[in-house]
Amino acid sequence: MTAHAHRHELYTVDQVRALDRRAIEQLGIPGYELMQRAAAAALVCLRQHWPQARRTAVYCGPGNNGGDGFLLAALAREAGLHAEVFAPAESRGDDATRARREFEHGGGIVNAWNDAVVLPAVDVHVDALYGTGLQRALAADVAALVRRIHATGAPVLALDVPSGVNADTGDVPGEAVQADVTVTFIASKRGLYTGVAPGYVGAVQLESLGLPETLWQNAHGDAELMQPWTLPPRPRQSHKGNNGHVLAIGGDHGTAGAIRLCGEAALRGGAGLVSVATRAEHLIALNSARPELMAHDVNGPQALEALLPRATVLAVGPGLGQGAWGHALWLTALDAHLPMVLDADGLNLLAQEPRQLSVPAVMTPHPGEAARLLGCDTATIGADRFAAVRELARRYQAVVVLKGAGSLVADPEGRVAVCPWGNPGMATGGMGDLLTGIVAALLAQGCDAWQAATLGVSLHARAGDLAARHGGERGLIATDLLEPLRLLLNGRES
Ligand SMILES: NC(=O)C1=CN([C@@H]2O[C@H](COP(=O)(O)OP(=O)(O)OC[C@H]3O[C@@H](n4cnc5c(N)ncnc54)[C@H](O)[C@@H]3O)[C@@H](O)[C@H]2O)[C@@H](O)CC1
Ligand SMILES: [K+]
Repeated sequence: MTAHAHRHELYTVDQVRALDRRAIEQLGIPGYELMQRAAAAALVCLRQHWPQARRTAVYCGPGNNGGDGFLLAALAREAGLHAEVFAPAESRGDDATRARREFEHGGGIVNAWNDAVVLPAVDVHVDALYGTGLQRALAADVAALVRRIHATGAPVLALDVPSGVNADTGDVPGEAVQADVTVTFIASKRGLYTGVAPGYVGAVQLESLGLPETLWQNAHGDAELMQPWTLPPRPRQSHKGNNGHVLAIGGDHGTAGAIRLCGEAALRGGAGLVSVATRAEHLIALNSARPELMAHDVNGPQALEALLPRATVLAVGPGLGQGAWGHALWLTALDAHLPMVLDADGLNLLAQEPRQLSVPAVMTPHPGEAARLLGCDTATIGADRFAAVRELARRYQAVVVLKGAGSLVADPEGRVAVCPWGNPGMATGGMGDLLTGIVAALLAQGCDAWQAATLGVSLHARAGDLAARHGGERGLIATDLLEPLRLLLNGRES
């Protein structure tokens, strides 16, 4: 595996095809040779991950992904492995057909696939059914094959893309192969990192197939994979006034927890001061639980206005509600023209009463909120999260975080970053409130909206992973993230 500078870039399927064409036309490397290199890289990957494997079954689809599979099976046989091939359809295209013939000429047998076929006992299955060419849900017979593969319990190596996953969007419109490892060729496909796709890809390994660095020159991807980083150490002379003052607004009747979590995360995210504007009934509990928070009884817009002059950043939405109280505070907050993070009911109110945000703003919708903001359903968001997050950022002229596995961050110019961290233990109440507080704290410490959103998302997800590493995913709760968050923020953990 070569270390290329483009490794953090994520490409659309069209961009990957353009890179393939460039390799073929400009570098003069025939497509069939690329296929041979892909197969060789895949065999190395198989042996790295499963050094004891002796028996393998390779499932080859009709296109070039299937071609990769035939050549891998041929190489595996030459290397002394037992490799059986199953092909549900005829090969299409010159390279795939040639690859199939090469496998057969070497003595390999291509088994047809139908429901009566009994899959052999193998150490590893290799999925070469579909790659970047998949346009729609897997056909019923292929979906049945995929279920049978899973039922054997043996691990799966997917070539380029787990079949059934849309490499462009991360959507899985039907059945898909659940891979343990996906070895992906030439460039990272953006769809492998977001939405439901992370649940199918397993560990992703990128193989550049020995192509020279010049191939990627001026061929930038569509998105970038977030890299771990944090803020530099504080100057020794800093005082609390240098680190901003977050004012968290929310916590209607019955939702004290949301605003407390937001405020506490802003403190752990390094804000100099954190005030909370909330209902009077929450003050005693907030003060006793977290005395560092300055909790204020805010019964309406005037009380909020009195707090605004001291605030440098607003966090608007956790537990805000959509009633008269929440709506009045929301309007006052938006009119304050302070940098802000908008979340939860702050976003739901915006969906009902659209307006442009005139200040540096970060919006943090989950797919349900994103759907309300765009006036569509959540399935439409899931079908193309990249398009959804870009449209939100453009429409509201804000930096937008689209939450969910593989969170995306977009700015109004269309830049997108993808978060590779996080785990299903984080799908519990309060996690979003923490993110709001962290992003607000980073804005307060001088980050611009893009930095605050991308760093906030990455710290939040990595804190979740660290917390899950110690105690497991089930039963993980939002406050478990606060201590690891602090360690990560200070560069004490990686
Ligand atoms: N051309 C190149 O430069 C290289 C291509 N490579 C491999 O080629 C793959 C792409 O190959 P292809 O473009 O041939 O695409 P695929 O092999 O992914 O599949 C395309 C075929 O499937 C059909 N198809 C699409 N969706 C379907 C569905 N839902 N049900 C049934 N049939 C469907 C298409 O009509 C086409 O025949 C990559 O993922 C990679 O594995 C590698 O060999 C490396 C180099
Ligand atoms: K595949």
